[in-house]
Order: sequence, then C-alpha cells, then structure tokens
Amino acid sequence: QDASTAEQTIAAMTKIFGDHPGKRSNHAKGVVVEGSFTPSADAKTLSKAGVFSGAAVPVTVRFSDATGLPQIPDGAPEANPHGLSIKFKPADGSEMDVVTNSLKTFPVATGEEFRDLLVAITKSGPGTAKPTPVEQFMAAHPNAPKALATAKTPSSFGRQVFNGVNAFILVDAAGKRTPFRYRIVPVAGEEILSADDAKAKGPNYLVEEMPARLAKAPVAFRVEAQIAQPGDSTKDATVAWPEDRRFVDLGTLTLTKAVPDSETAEKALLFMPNNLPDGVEVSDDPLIDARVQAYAISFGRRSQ
Ligand code: HEM
Repeated sequence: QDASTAEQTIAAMTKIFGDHPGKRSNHAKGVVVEGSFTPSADAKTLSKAGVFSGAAVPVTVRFSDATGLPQIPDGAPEANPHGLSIKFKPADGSEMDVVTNSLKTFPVATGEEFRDLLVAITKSGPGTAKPTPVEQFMAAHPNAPKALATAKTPSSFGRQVFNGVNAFILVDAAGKRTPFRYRIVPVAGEEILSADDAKAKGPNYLVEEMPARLAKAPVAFRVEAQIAQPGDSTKDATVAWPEDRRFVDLGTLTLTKAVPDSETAEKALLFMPNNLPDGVEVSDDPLIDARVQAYAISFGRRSQ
C-alpha cells in the first residue's frame, strides 16, 4: 500500500475522535497486565519458534476499547471491538506480538478500504443527506456490516473470545508452512452482556475489573490456531473460514497481575502485527502491512 494511505487513515481517525496527545489513534483506552504463556505439545510440531519450544514464556498483555477516545465508557457500543494484544518475551530474545480483537471477521479487506470507511464517517455527521457516505459504503461492502454485527460487549475482558482475523503462517523445522488464524478463548467461557446491562455498567467497568480480578485469581485463555485448508483465502479478513476447520491448541495464556502504572506502561508499549520470530511469518493478507504502517505513525505521534 502507498505510504500516504496510512497517513490519511490516521488523519481521518484524528478528525473523528479528536487529538489526544500521548494516546493511541485507535484503541486509546486500555489496561496492561502480565503473565505467562505455556505452549502445548502440538505447537512445536507446527512452528520452530522459540515461543513454542516448550518452556513457559513471560508475556505483557494490553486489553483495550475501540476508538481513539481515551475516556470512552467501556460498555458503549462504540467501544467494540475490544482488543487483546500480547507481547511474548522468550529468554532467547525472539519476541512475538499477537494483536487480536473481538470481531469474528474484519469489516474491510485492505488498508485503502479502511481509509475509505473512516473518511466516509468524517462526512456523515448529523444532518447529512441520506444515504450518507457511511450508508453508501456499507451498501457497497456488505461484509462490513456483517463483521460489525459480530461485536459483543463482555462482562469482563477475561470473558471474551478474541480473533486474529488476519492469516499468518507457522513454519516448522523442516520448512513446512501452515497458514492459520488465531482464536483466543477464555477458559472461564465467554460471557456477553445484553445491551441494557452494558449500558448500566460504570464507565470503567472493564479496565477496573481486570486488575481486581487478577488480585484474586489468575485469568486464563487458550491460544488456538484455526488451520486453513487449500482454497481458504489468507488475504481476505472479511471472510471467516468454515467453522469445521481444525483448531489446534497452541498453548495457555495465564495472566497473573496488573502492572503498577498502566498509563506509563502502555505509553512505552508498541504491538506490531509483523513483530514475529523465526517460525511464524506474515501471510499475503494486505491488511497486515496496512496495520504496520498505521501503528508506526500512531506510535510516532503518541511518543512526542
Ligand atoms: C487497516 C486496518 C487497521 C488499521 C489502519 C488499524 C489502526 C490502528 C491504530 C492506528 C492503532 C494504534 C496503534 C498504536 O498507537 O500503537 C491500532 C491499535 C490496535 N488495533 Fe488496529 N488497525 C487495523 C486493523 C486491526 C485489526 C484487523 C485488528 C485485530 C484483529 C486490530 C486490533 C487492534 C488492537 C487490539 C489495537 C491496540 C493495540 C495495543 O494494545 O497497543 N486492528 N489500530
């Protein structure tokens, strides 16, 4: 993608959400916690990466709300999709970032389309003649409303399923390549709130509940890989693969404690979808590069 697309994407986000110095252009509100990842026995048969070699790996995790609004109420519909970002930090230094959200599929397949959607939002304020630019975008991209309809507000960040959406590739020691998508499933099960219950929650119920929950007991997620079959598109995040595709358990994420100062911790953190060790590779999904470019610009802005 042309470098200017990412610039235009960030400019549109800033127009929609306002300028909030030091904050992320999207997923501005979040909470940082720590724990470890213990790979399954199967993981190392699919990937030679150090994170899957057998020993438990320390992780830093950030849960977040969508939008560039640092004060968005956690239960607002616009706070969907929520995000789960994981930084795996194995002793051999081969860091890996996994950045997921709570949609089953993504509204658009390319960075250009995402920019176009955001620009359409900037032109669809109150009083805009119907059909508004956003309504026109949705009509022309039927997978977008379909993806957004999978948004759900959970009772806790620890009770929501998160999806990688983009395809990546596991590579084993013999060079065998396995295209897959992440699905991260809470061991306690998913627990979704009704629209009324979500509305009744306090503005910070998710970001405050996670540290409180961790003070009592760990929170666990199963990290799974949905394995593509020949013919499953790795470059269209708007289309889910059939549910009967095999899910391989890659391991268990166990979160154990909040960081003492989440605001300071999140400022220094940058999760990059292409920050991968030997043994995990990006696919031909164009959204990955679009994300990498946009995240770098957002990080540059918020680090000033
Ligand atoms: C072209 C598509 C996309 C664009 C332009 C985009 C843009 C952004 C930007 C600018 C940020 C702030 C980055 C930072 O300052 O560190 C961000 C954060 C985030 N995005 Fe995306 N995004 C895209 C697609 C996705 C997808 C497909 C997912 C999930 C599968 C996702 C999940 C997240 C999450 C979880 C965060 C928060 C990261 C953190 O905790 O630091 N995004 N996105």
